[in-house]
Amino acid sequence: MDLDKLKERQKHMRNFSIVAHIDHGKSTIADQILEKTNTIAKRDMKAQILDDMPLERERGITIKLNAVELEYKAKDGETYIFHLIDTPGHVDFSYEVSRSLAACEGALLIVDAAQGVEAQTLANTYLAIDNDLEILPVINKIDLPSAEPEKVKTEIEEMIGIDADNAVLTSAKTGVGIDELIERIVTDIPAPTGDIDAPLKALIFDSVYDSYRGVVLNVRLFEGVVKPGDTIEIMNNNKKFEVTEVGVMSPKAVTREYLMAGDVGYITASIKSVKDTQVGDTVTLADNPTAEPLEGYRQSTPMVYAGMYPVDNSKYEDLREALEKLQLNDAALEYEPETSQALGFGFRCGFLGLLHMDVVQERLEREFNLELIITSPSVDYHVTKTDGDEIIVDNPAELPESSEIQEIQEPYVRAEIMVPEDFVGPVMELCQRKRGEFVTMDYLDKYRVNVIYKLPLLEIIFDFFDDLKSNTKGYASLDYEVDDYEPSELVKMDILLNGEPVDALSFIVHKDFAFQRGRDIVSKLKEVIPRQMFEIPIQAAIGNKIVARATVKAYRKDVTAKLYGGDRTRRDKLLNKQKAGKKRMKEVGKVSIPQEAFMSVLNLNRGKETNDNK
Ligand SMILES: Nc1nc2c(ncn2[C@@H]2O[C@H](COP(=O)(O)OP(=O)(O)OP(=O)(O)O)[C@@H](O)[C@H]2O)c(=O)[nH]1
Repeated sequence: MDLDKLKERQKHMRNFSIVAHIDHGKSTIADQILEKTNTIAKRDMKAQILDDMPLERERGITIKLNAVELEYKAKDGETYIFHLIDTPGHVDFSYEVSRSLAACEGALLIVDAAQGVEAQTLANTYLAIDNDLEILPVINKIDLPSAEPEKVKTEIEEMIGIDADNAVLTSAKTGVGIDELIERIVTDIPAPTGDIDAPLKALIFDSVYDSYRGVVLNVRLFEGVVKPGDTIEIMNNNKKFEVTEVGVMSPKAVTREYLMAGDVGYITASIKSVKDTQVGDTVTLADNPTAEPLEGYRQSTPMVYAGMYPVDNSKYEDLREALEKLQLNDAALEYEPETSQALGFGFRCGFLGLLHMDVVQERLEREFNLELIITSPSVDYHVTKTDGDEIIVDNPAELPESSEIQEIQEPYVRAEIMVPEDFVGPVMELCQRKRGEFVTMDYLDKYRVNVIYKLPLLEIIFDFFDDLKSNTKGYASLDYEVDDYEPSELVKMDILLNGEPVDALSFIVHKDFAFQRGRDIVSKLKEVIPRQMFEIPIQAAIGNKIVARATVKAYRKDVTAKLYGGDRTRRDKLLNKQKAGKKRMKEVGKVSIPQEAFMSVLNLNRGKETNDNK
């Protein structure tokens, strides 16, 4: 290989990512950049690629379009190679965002000209700053009548602390400013500089499982070169694989003879599971390794746990197979077998957060055609027993008797809530109510405040986000990360149906909230458990003490009886709702319990119902 030529090529590379708050125009801007350079729109890509594809084999790497290579002929007459790297958008995945950003030299910071800077903008921008990226501020949607670009510039300067004088003003809708934006990528974002001659040092910033090729690694090379036939080594686990293919997405997979320092592309090497090659790992060459791995590798660890059970017990093996397959593709998903007296055989699964849990559930149901009951999510507790044993409990049913517990510690998060000044009061009240400890509060500008609280993760995974939205007319935004574990006065609440405890309905709650929550859950269960031929007493108990009770009366009422008149749609809706509810019933003893019942701890407005109401 001609080193000078490679060096020349490297000088013409620009690796960047786009950070933005949801809806500020990230996808539309990316579309525009793709159109102007590659003359292909991202939204057309999927269709086009799938059309071109004789086999499903390419699916894995085309559906997740994480890094695209583009060529752009700039005003200086030179041709530049852009790598546009996509970042996942949700707070559950902030480590992945950080790794994607680490693959770049620069980031476009898109801010809506009418909305201004919001919490997620800040969180991701800080990640970009942490990764030493050059940040190019872009104020988008300047076509809107309510656009106030000058005000937004000031906000960017005051809230983020970067110079926004030269911010690019765009309208991704009309195309205004996009040409300038692309030129500014060339002039403002630095080229990568890694040593091409050094041993291979590459960052895995994403990986996707593909049933034909095995794991496809999305990598950014910092030093060296990699080509098919090389034996690569994953530095954090010393596993070795022979490279079968390297290439870039442009936007289809295009194979290359090699990838070099500065490149962003993919490697395949017959790797069987994404667990072997987690995001953040460093790849090097087995026979000529780099001295040190790249910094900051972190195993992705679940924060939220729940039981997953097949509605039909005979589907247990199917569920195991599905989880196995899903895990090949999802390094953060953990599972192990568990049994419940009420639900039979299932799995305890660990997730990054509730969104991740929803994604996994949806994939299991859609892609593997399973019907599942999911028990209410729990966090993991560090329990010290009176005999000195320390155990980790992520299933409320497994919490030891209170007489055996010396101390329970629960995870706390540091939550940043950004709100307009008028809502600071309600936000603080809410946090206080959720056992929050006030940390600090900063005025970001004249009207916006960043309120920081330390809150138990347990309270956040319940209804916090919904409450926050409704207490602030939707204005607040939330970002959080786990901080540490602290001792807490927690108790286990058992739920008895028909006098029998149902282990899958147990939950852990702070003692100050126990009575209220016991009452809430009992009345919620009374609503969701259908009437049957006999009365069903529902009780909430802490140890031997019953704290709340209710009774589901006998008989099944005709749900449509109370609907007068001929409103068909309403009647059909109700019947469908009842049908859908029926699908997810689990017989426990003599009682049929619907899926909703297991989620009632998640309080009363989360989940499918809220989606329906949208
Ligand atoms: N008026 C106007 N609307 C825009 C502009 N750019 C994007 N939009 C619209 O804003 C909405 C959100 O744009 P997206 O590009 O999907 O935003 P995003 O940040 O990618 O959003 P997520 O994918 O949800 O994170 C869409 O309805 C766009 O059509 C713009 O410059 N002007």
